[in-house]
Amino acid sequence: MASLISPMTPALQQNPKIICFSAFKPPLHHDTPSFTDRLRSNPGRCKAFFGNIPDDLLENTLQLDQFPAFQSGLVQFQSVTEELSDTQKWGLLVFAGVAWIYLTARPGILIGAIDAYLLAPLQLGLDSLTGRRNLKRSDFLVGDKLGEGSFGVVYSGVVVPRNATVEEKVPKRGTGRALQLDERFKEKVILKKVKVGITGAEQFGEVEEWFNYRLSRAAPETCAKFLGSFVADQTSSQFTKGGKWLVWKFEGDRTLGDYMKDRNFPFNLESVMFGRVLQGVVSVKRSALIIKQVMRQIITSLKKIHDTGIVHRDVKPANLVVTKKGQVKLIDFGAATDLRIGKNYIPDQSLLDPDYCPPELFVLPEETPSPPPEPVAALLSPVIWQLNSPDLFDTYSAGIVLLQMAIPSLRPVSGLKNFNTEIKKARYDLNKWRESTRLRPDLTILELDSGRGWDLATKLISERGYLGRGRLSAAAALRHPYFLLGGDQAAAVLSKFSLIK
Ligand SMILES: Nc1ncnc2c1ncn2[C@@H]1O[C@H](COP(=O)(O)OP(=O)(O)OP(=O)(O)O)[C@@H](O)[C@H]1O
Repeated sequence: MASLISPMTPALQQNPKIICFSAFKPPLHHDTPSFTDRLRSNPGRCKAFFGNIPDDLLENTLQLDQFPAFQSGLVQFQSVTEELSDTQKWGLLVFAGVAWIYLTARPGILIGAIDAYLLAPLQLGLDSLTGRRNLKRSDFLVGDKLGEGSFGVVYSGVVVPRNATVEEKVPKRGTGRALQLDERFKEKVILKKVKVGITGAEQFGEVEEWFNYRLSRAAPETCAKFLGSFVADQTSSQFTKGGKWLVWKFEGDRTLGDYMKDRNFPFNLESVMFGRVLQGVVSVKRSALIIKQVMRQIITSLKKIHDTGIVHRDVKPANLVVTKKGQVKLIDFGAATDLRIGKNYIPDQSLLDPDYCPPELFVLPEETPSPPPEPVAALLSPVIWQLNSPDLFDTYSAGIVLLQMAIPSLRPVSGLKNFNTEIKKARYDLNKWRESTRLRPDLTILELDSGRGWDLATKLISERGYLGRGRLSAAAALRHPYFLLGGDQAAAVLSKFSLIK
């Protein structure tokens, strides 16, 4: 609204409320003097009305009635409301307020509709223009295999520069190392081949692609940059004609899981997170700061994706890539579900890693029916979200990651499995587990600062209580005292300014 007035004075820019106030007082009919006319003809009353405001601000405010379109809209609005009784006006106001709260409550129907009906088509149009949706098999050279899931195989790779010849593009044995050494192939990528002929694989590929596009609009900083997809046009080496491939920017050499396998963890992350070794800090505190910084990033990303209605459902160290700049990014959205529209939500289906999965096993209660058509699902989503808090599924997994980072004996797979057996017996009460465990956990890091880390862990790793609550959401976890002492933040920010390098 403020941009309607040009040029704006500095005083006006600082005081937009006054514009709003006067804008809602237009003349009722064009033949009656406008509110601003009346004020202009009586500056004393005007000042009395608005208080002692600067003259330039007042003059700009009074110029509002020079915008006929704006005025006529307001006139129409006022003439409609004029006919209503005071009670009806109040009713209208309350209805508008409640509707606004409902439409903007998590997971955000309004913003979701804007995303689905405006931003997604816009992205599609822009991507088609820039060629992002027209990727081809020949744009990439496939390197080493990095991993294999039930529905896909992941490879490292590079983008082939436009001037490279066709012969040079043909991949050979041992390509991975050769590609790294080849100066021409600077842009590294990750390619995921969706398995062909496996039941559910195609749908999995479609789901992962959908989530990556969705997140590239809604919360791009939380996940690996998605470059697009292509369908192989012929069968050769790793390619099968008609098979789908998804492509991401290569974000980093190692996942949090890779770092945690190293005996030197968490110090192997110190210079990545903070630019250098934190001098003058004792080693336990250094460990605690590194872990807190990783944890802060995980929880912040979870908060952002939960705000959009997405639950990842597979949060674990192997699905968190650490970038060169010390950012921790979520990958592998194949199991994710968008509960704003019910995308990838199938009742009774749990695609889980049992080591990180919360006791409830399902993101929504099993009796929740299959989602209705998307617009209806979206309208119901705030109720579903309020009643079930599905985001707490991910925060449990984040709690397990915290415990693993802080307690060395829980890092190996066997240690985590033993923990899971014990915590189940302790009915997911960490304090009871602590009294009964045979794992002799070293809790030093969690006990620092009056046990704030331990307290946070007990509030993330717990069973759900009434209405599915009782465990901290990501937003609530970020407000926990553990994160309020921001030594890790200070170190991370300083490293960005290279002051401590
Ligand atoms: N954008 C990326 N940047 C760097 N490495 C990545 C990226 N995406 C994936 N990786 C690497 O590839 C591995 C497998 O990726 P991802 O987890 O997405 O595949 P997956 O087929 O689901 O495998 P799994 O079932 O074993 O998790 C990751 O553990 C990671 O090492």
